[in-house]
Amino acid sequence: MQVLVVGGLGYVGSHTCLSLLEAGHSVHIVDNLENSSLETFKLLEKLSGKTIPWHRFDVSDEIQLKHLFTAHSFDAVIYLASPSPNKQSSDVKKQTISSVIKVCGVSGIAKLVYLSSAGSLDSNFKLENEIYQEANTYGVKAILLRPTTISGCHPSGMLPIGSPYALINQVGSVASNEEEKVRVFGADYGTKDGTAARDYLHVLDVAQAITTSTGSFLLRRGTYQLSTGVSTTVLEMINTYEVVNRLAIPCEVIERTAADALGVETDLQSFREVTTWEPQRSLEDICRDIHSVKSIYELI
Ligand SMILES: O=c1ccn([C@@H]2O[C@H](COP(=O)(O)OP(=O)(O)O[C@H]3O[C@H](CO)[C@H](O)[C@H](O)[C@H]3O)[C@@H](O)[C@H]2O)c(=O)[nH]1
Repeated sequence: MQVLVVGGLGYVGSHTCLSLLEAGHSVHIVDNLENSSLETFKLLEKLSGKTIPWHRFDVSDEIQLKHLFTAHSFDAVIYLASPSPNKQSSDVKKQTISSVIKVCGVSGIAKLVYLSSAGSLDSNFKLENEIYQEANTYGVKAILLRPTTISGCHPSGMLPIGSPYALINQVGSVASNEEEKVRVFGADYGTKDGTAARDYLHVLDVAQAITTSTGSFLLRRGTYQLSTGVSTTVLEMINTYEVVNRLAIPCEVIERTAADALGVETDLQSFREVTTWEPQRSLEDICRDIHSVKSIYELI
């Protein structure tokens, strides 16, 4: 299939491009470089051994988008240009994705895969519904994937890692002596050790799920939950990192942060139930891969 990846140079986007190319799809990238770098593009070509056409513009620019869709016949568009939930207002996000859906509709592009950054914010759940309805209106089959907490990185250590504030990256920074200790936000949650729990998904498994949903003709339109089903507390994450990488991570429990989202309760259909996709990578893999990146950076 010929696939356009919007936001293809970002954290999830870059890993997704590699996964799509490995699965034999041909890939075009659109990225405005707002949250990514040209260096990532060079690394993608190096890691894949392929020439990847890429276009630098903002997809809210419908004229440029229409030109691109006229010049190439894409079978599917993958939208990965949503920054983290709190970074951009849902109005701006809505406007941008609306432009993409509209142009997909008028250009006859049948499939849109959207990676939600729902977190537990109501505004993001609302956005998912609006995207779904709007795609229906334009006759575009929308598959929305809502992942739990995305972590890890490419084992080559060459692609970008996620938010520097995410727990795994904080742990990695302490391990590589960039920071003194991990501050654990709260130990009064109703979990086994009192620290907050998440279901951590390796970014390569998320990329694989996106590739699966892009190539599957049988998958019905809808919103699906991507998860491993394994809940890990902050202290368990730190301990796993210590064991896997054979080092000690100093930490200190402080107050909960106001911004901390609770684990997401969901009644969405699980992506695992409707496809052959299964997460292949464990928490140990996440800890090992992040540590290898941090070690590479340390050598530079
Ligand atoms: O230094 C830290 C960093 C995080 N935490 C805690 O560790 C848990 C996991 O935090 P992450 O940031 O790794 O994961 P979240 O699920 O809270 O957030 C992640 O998923 C969100 C969407 O669900 C956004 O994408 C966000 O940017 C991304 O980090 C949270 O309870 C957090 O408070 C700490 O205790 N100390």
